[in-house]
Amino acid sequence: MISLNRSSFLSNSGVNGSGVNAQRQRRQPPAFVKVIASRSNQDQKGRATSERSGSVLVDSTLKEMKDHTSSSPIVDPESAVSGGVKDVYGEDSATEDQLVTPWTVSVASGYSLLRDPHHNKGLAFAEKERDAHYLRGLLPPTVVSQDLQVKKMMHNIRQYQVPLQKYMAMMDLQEMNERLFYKLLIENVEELLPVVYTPTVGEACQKYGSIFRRPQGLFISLKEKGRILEVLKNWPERSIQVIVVTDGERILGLGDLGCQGMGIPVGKLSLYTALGGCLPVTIDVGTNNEKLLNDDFYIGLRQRRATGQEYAELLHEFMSAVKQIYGEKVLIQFEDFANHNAFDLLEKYGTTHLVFNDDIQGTASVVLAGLIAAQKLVGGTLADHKFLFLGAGEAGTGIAELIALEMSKQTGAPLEETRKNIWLVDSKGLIVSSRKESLQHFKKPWAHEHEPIKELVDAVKSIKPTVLIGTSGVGRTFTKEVVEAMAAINQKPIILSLSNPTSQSECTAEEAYAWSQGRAIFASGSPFPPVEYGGKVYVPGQANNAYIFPGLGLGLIMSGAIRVHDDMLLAASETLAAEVTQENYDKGLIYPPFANIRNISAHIAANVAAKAYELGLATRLPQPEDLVKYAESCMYSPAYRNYR
Ligand SMILES: O=C([O-])CC(=O)C(=O)O
Ligand SMILES: [Mg+2]
Repeated sequence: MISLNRSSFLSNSGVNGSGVNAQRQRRQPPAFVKVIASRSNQDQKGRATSERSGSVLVDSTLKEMKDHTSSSPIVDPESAVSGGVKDVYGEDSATEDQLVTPWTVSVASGYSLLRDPHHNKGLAFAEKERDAHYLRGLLPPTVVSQDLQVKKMMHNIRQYQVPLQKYMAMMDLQEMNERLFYKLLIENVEELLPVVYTPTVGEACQKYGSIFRRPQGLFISLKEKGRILEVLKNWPERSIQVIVVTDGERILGLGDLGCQGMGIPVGKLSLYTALGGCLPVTIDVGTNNEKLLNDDFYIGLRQRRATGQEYAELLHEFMSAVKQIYGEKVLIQFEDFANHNAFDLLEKYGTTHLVFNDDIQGTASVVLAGLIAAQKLVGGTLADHKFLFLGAGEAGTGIAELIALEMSKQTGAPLEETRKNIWLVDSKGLIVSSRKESLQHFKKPWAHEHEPIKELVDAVKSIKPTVLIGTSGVGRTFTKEVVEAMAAINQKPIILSLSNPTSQSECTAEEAYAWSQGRAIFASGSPFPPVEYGGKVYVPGQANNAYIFPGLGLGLIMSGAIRVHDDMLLAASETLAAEVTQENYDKGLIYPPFANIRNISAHIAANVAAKAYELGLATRLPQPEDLVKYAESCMYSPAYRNYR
């Protein structure tokens, strides 16, 4: 996971923690002094407003606050990094008019400082900080290091037997002490990824209504139609660089979870630890999930999904409001929309916004990376392979297209030709040309000449693929017969079982190894533990878009890219594949360990940014000389800052 200076405008400004401001707060109850927000003292345009009801702001307060921030006594070891980030994101995309908006900065000290997740350090507040910030008596006498806090939290989390309890403990920590949360995650990513991400996040979404405590993102429902701009302004951060948005209709392979899909944008953004200003959004247009509609604890609109024009209008209002408020360089990552909307939204907004669909493009990029890497294990090139997919939705057709593009790039053959090596099976069987008329548009390029085949196992026997990819969202569909058929055709069958969470995986790692007599090259979307088979230990890889989107996002943002291009996805794939070491290959792995994700992401970001420059899509000029170093310099350190 990477971290592009996650600190809010408040952290950058150094407003909080200034003893002077703390005194202001004392003199001037109520506890929060409100000032018009700016991202940091560096780009503060500081226009005062008292428009927002309840604001105690007066212009003179703002002026004094600004004076304090610019001469803040805080030693902020991140200020250099902030400066670097500001270079990237520096220009304020909003107009002057939009700056006269009701964002506020809450200046916390004492009790409220301990409840401010951006600045709270808990027992790690030093003696001098306790004096300067009115914390005396509010904390027990012990002062501990952040490292000890990490050790304690990991110890506590390991005590929980139930994954959902671990998830809740992590969410509580995020709300209590953001820096500690990210430090924990960065330092223990392999252990904690399954907690904050798939598979546990799937269960969290299913039970989100019951475990909901405090909002972690913005809920935009049909009730907000006509007022989305206003709603966006309710989010406390002014400077947003990445939005992950879902409408909850296809949460992992778990189906329609409506408003409770919020766990997904929250989980995705926790891996985006690089980007300051991350906004999780759930668009609530209702749900067709009867169970949720009848669940007392359901937190969303109790109606069936709006579709057609009503849906399109709400989404359009959202997309327009986002651009209006955050400018055209905010990255919008679509996540877990159902097929029909996912493709339409990407097509509709791909030419006007910086948008990217993680399920179509991110998954494609990560799978292509694994396939490129796999060539080292099986020999040959991509063009030597035949691919068969189970599942012809976002992930299936997205991966298929990127493989075809890469083959076309490698061999010079036209795309129409390279597509012919790729076959897809959907719920009706093999996609063949005789079905063309009735096919959805995204399936049509894959309708090749062949007699109809209903069953996957028969398709395997007839097509004789070297690579079998599961993107069906339906668990246990790679049966023993299917895997055995793959193993009968191939010395080293490549089997990717990508559906999430674990319950929806097309087969388990154990099944893949056992049914192929240990010959399969296997990776899955959700993690599986190592498997012992025939006296040998097999370590399955995790082909999850989590390898790609944080680096891709960083590359786009740091270059000021205005559009996402397929060549950027190819660059991300090639970069990820190049990160697989001989040691990894020796274990049969086609992905590098997730523990290296920050380093991997810096390289992906650099190559994506390089592509953006090459394609003329980058607006951050001049291009930094060393893009890897630049990407690293943009990354956030979760270490505490000094508030003296
Ligand atoms: O969230 C994940 O683990 C991967 C993904 O995008 C999905 O399954 O929809
Ligand atoms: Mg997804």
